[in-house]
Amino acid sequence: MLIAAAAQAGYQVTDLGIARDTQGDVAGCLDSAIAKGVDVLITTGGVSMGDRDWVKPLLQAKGTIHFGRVLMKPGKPLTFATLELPQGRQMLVFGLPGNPVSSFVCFHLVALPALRKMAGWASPGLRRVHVRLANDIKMDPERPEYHRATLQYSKCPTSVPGVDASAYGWWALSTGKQASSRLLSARSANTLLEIPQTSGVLPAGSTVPALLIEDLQGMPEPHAVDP
Ligand SMILES: Nc1nc2c(c(=O)[nH]1)N[C@H]1C(S)=C(S)[C@@H](COP(=O)(O)OP(=O)(O)OC[C@H]3O[C@@H](n4cnc5c(N)ncnc54)[C@H](O)[C@@H]3O)O[C@H]1N2
Ligand code: MOO
Repeated sequence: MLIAAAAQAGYQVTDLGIARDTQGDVAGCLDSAIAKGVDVLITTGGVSMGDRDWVKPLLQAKGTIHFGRVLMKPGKPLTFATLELPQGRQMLVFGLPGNPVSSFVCFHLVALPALRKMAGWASPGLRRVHVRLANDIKMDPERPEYHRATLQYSKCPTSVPGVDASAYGWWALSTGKQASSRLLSARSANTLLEIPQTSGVLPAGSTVPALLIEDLQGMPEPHAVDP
């Protein structure tokens, strides 16, 4: 999934394979990334608090960790480090959390803008727009959340009190349960809604900031929703 996302964005990808949960295997992968001369290393998993999570200790030993924990959902153990290499080279390392959705979200939010910056983009951040919620969204008092949703320009696809059902607008439909192991929550997602860290529910019809993660040419056709 990450290889496809990076390749689709136009970057040349080298797959270093799967490292086993041993210090030696993870160190071997890092050595091979260095030997292959990659500019950016992206890892998934092995970055949290477990006794076999070797990514952070290795990066600590070989380079500089700039951050290793982020107040965000998903993506709490997201890690970023740099390694200084011979001949003045520097390698960036993004240690993405292993849960599939966490790695998907962190890739788009953090790794992709860095790749774009290195490729010379003047504004490498994800494009932010403001859209209306087609569903209620429960907020998390512990962490701000990047809620996966499908954005479409259409009549309101759900029944929202007070909304003119015949008027067109930009509507965000939630992809459903947002567990970071549930890859289905990323299916058809073309945006990450920025949901604030607080208790309660954001009601359907609210306007929220949304970061685009897809070309909107691929947005779904407006469709009728079952009553
Ligand atoms: N004591 C604590 N434990 C955990 C915390 C915490 O704050 N304190 N945070 C939790 C959160 S949140 C996350 S997210 C996870 C992330 O842990 P890791 O990044 O170390 O991920 P793993 O446990 O190694 O892997 C999770 C899951 O993902 C699978 N995986 C990994 N890479 C891939 C891949 N490329 N393709 C498919 N699947 C992949 C891996 O097999 C595991 O099933 O930490 C919590 N714990
Ligand atoms: O922060 Mo973890 O990425 O929710 O599952």
